[in-house]
Amino acid sequence: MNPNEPPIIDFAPFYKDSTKEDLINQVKQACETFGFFQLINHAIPTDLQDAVLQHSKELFDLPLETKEKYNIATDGFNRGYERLRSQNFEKRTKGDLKEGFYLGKDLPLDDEYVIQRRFGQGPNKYPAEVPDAEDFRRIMDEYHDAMIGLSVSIMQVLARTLGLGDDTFGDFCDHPVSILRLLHYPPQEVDTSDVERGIGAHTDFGAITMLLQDDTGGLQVWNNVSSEWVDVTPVPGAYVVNLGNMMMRWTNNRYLSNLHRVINTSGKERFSVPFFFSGNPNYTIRCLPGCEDPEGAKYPPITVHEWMAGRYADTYGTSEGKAIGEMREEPKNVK
Ligand SMILES: O=C(O)CCC(=O)C(=O)O
Ligand SMILES: [Fe+2]
Repeated sequence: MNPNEPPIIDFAPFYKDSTKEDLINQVKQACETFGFFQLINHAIPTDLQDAVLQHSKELFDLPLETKEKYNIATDGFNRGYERLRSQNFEKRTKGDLKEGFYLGKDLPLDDEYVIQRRFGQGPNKYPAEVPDAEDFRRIMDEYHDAMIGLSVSIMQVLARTLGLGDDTFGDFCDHPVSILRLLHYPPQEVDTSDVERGIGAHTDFGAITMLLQDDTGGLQVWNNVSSEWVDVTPVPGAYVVNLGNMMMRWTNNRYLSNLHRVINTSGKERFSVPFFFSGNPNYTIRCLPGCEDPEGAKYPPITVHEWMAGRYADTYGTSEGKAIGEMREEPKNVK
């Protein structure tokens, strides 16, 4: 593995070690330098991960017209299918070479937050045509709940890295916007243009993203020190954890929400499942105690709802094929 890659961090001490000092130091360093790390021994069962990837594969194997029945654009809940090339982060090709399917916490229409049209809150679309529709639903819901649990644990560690108490992000973690995104990247053609992307360079909007990737490879993150794109080499069962834009706002840029992209030159299909944890829509993100500069905070306070809805509107307008991510300027010296 390239020494310039994000570090691999063992999460086992979170469950066993009362001080967790070493874990906290490693996470802190990764947040300051990369905004990315890989997490192992995190308590999400491997067979649950495998089942999610298997169901995802079976979903994308369905005919296009079946998947289109669940298109994300049919309602405003940000759930369902986004077709190939519907997203275009770098705007240098006819679109990113991937298709996706969004699932969140399955909320009824009479849920208070759904009635209030809070960002990302609503019912799921569950495809009926997958080989085992009942199991698809059960596995996705179970995985979603397990990922909320892991998100809350990681948020506690992040609070500790900033010298704050475990419950600092407690209100943020209540009734969160949390989105599971099943992704399928077909293999890139060998003679394709050199600006072909599975997903173009972007940063994520929320607090943290926890990505499960298969063994294909192709995810890259920008290394600010060596000024190069570095691979995030797949580690079986690990989560690639990265900080979203909210973490930069909270920490007044002490922590990095870093650029990443996918280029699938493997000649194989690639499957990945990011889980985006973006918090309670009514929570206000403001500079955390101890992160101010002498002149104060760089960013004004903003609610999760305003932030998320605003980022979507800025990047995608109201068109279909929305996704959680944000285009920033391409860093200098990018090949
Ligand atoms: O599939 C991946 O490895 C990355 C996906 C991603 O960055 C995103 O969905 O925001
Ligand atoms: Fe991303």
